[in-house]
Amino acid sequence: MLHISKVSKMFNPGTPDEKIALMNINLHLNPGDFVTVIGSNGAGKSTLMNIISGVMAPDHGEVHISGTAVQSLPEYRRSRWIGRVFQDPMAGTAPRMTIEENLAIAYARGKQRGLSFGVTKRKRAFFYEQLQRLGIGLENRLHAKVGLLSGGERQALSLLMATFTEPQILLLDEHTAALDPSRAELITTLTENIVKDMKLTTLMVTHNMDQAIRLGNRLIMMDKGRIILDINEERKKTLTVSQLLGEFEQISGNALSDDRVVLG
Ligand SMILES: Nc1ncnc2c1ncn2[C@@H]1O[C@H](COP(=O)(O)OP(=O)(O)OP(=O)(O)O)[C@@H](O)[C@H]1O
Repeated sequence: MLHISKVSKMFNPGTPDEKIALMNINLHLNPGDFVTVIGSNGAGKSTLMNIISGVMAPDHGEVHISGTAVQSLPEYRRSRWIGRVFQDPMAGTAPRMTIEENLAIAYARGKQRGLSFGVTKRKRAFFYEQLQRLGIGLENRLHAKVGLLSGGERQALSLLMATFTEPQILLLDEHTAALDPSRAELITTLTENIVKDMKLTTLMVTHNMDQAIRLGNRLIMMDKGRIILDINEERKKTLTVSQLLGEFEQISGNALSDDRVVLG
């Protein structure tokens, strides 16, 4: 499904600001894998997500999704194959447009031609049904401007929009980090349900250690541009936050330095 081989990325090479963001990353995800990603500040997590989604090119190495190199995918296919939700609730939606208009754009995404943002009766019924699945009443606010929604409501909508096209891979980039604990929990539950229902292959960056252990079937830990630990489902079942932090310290030689870490 997702195959990352020997990916490296350096910023500002040959200057005093030179930063190695990724060093020879290898990672393979099977269909339906839900992998949580944790790591220290500057470990390379966002860079990895940017390279997987094709918005940034690696210096070396390749990323393949379902056997096709991401860099060679035309834009329309990339947007269909890769769903992404960012930390900032403002990032995934158009605030001046209504919920319905935002959904119409997401619905048309990835269609090569015949783009139709118009909302037919049939589409409206479909949007209503999809919003209803979120269970937060957005189906009754189809004509509300998205800019008026709360952060949590916007993230729920972003999640729905990112998964409308049944992407080959779903990238969640700290998508609950900007929310208060109860809204974060709501979005986490929605994420679990959507990923499970649609059997999506998912990579989720999180600073919440408890969430990283609790969700998904695999956990990877990054430090200084490398994957330093890869924990399978079996081990994850009995893992505690303090064991996880202990492992990090043992392997990297330092305590996890993450200024946004949430222990659980
Ligand atoms: N556009 C850029 N230009 C220069 N350096 C960059 C750029 N983007 C990232 N870096 C550097 O690359 C390294 C990896 O950054 P990245 O944002 O991928 O880490 P991260 O694991 O997402 O960190 P955090 O958890 O702190 O957000 C860091 O040293 C960072 O300063």
